[in-house]
Amino acid sequence: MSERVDVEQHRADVAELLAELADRPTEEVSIHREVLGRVLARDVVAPVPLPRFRNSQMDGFAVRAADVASAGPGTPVTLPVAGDVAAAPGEPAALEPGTAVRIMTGAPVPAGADAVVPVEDTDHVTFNGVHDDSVTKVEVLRGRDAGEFVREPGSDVPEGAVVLRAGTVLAPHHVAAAAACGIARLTVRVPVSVAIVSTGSELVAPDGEPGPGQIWDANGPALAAAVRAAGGRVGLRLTVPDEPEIVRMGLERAAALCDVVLTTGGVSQGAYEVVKEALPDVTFRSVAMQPGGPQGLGRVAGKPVLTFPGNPVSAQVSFVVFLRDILRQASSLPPVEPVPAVLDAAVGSPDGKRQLLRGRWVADAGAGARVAVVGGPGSHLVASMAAADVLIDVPAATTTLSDGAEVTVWPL
Ligand SMILES: Nc1nc2c(c(=O)[nH]1)N[C@H]1C(S)=C(S)[C@@H](COP(=O)(O)OP(=O)(O)OC[C@H]3O[C@@H](n4cnc5c(N)ncnc54)[C@H](O)[C@@H]3O)O[C@H]1N2
Ligand code: MOO
Repeated sequence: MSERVDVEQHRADVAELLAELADRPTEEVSIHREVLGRVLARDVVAPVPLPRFRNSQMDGFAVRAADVASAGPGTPVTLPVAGDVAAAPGEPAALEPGTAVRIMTGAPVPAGADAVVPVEDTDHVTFNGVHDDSVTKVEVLRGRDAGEFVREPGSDVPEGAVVLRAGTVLAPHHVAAAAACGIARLTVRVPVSVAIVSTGSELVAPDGEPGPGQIWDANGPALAAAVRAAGGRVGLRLTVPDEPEIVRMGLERAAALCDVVLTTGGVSQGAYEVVKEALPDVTFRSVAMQPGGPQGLGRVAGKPVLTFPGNPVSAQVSFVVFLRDILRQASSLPPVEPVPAVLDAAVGSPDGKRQLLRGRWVADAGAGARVAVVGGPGSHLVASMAAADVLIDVPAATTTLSDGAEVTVWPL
């Protein structure tokens, strides 16, 4: 290793290398296509008030509240029925004082009417799906105040108000609001395209059959999932053997296709450290942390490259500590903030290395809650990591932490 740095130094250097990701371009996507999970780049402003026009909240009779004010048990008010308004195109005639019109939910409320009496509160009880133009009168059994069951224009959102904020991760209910406003296209961030290159002659795809000495590639799928969860896009995924020329070719292809290149493996002190060989211009260093000690950063064919260690826990922890928030920020997603927690049992830690132990919430998750260590510190313990909710951050100079000690944890 050419140099030894602390975690904050490496984080700062990675942030500087990836500063070019800060200003992501935007694109327009149709709400009829895949918008779920995309991040809105601009506020969406209501081009019209919602509801667009005064309409009825109930099936019933549109009236003037003053005309039915005296209606009550034993004192019904009888009104002639002047017509029928459905939720259909068109504008109804104005209501004459002293009359009612049958009205359906969502239908425009005639001018002159200021309340809707639900059909249940009349002698009709229900319209029962019957379209009956011959209704000529109604007995109103209960008075209504002006405004009751009338949905006013703009009562959901006024014209010009923000309906969806920039940074919203689009979900079905956001699509509903955009569609209801007549907005069919949304401006979203173009996700950062990340190439993930797993190195190692021992690797077989998870749906392949490993021979003697072979293992399934955990890092490729894990980092791809991590990239997507942080708002990025996986532009290329490669698994390359420990042959420097092939690694180099793979990295150049990755750089040509993607904004950022990530590699795993081939960066420690072994006889086949192919990433180091393939990237002579990259800075390889030892970061004083465990897992995730061996790291590299630099450029390949003009694109930023980060080289993570091959141990699967190390690769995932490296992503969380060095890349997750940068990708999230590039997608307008908020950072995942570390939170304070209380240790559930004493732990020891080697001097001089910041430890990121796998931890699990003991009771309720969140600031100040108790957290327990899951599994050991070994960087190959993928199943223990799968059982974890957080990384417990043990400072480099700390060698023991007692039961009840206050720690900082990074949510996974
Ligand atoms: N003599 C030394 N040996 C090691 C040191 C050291 O300082 N001196 N550092 C150790 C640390 S810490 C780590 S972390 C690893 C990093 O090794 P590499 O990044 O070079 O990774 P590999 O040797 O290629 O693989 C390590 C380990 O992980 C497995 N692996 C690799 N890729 C994958 C993958 N895609 N999916 C699942 N598992 C993977 C690989 O088979 C090895 O078991 O070096 C230590 N050694
Ligand atoms: O630093 Mo390594 O990443 O301990 O396994």
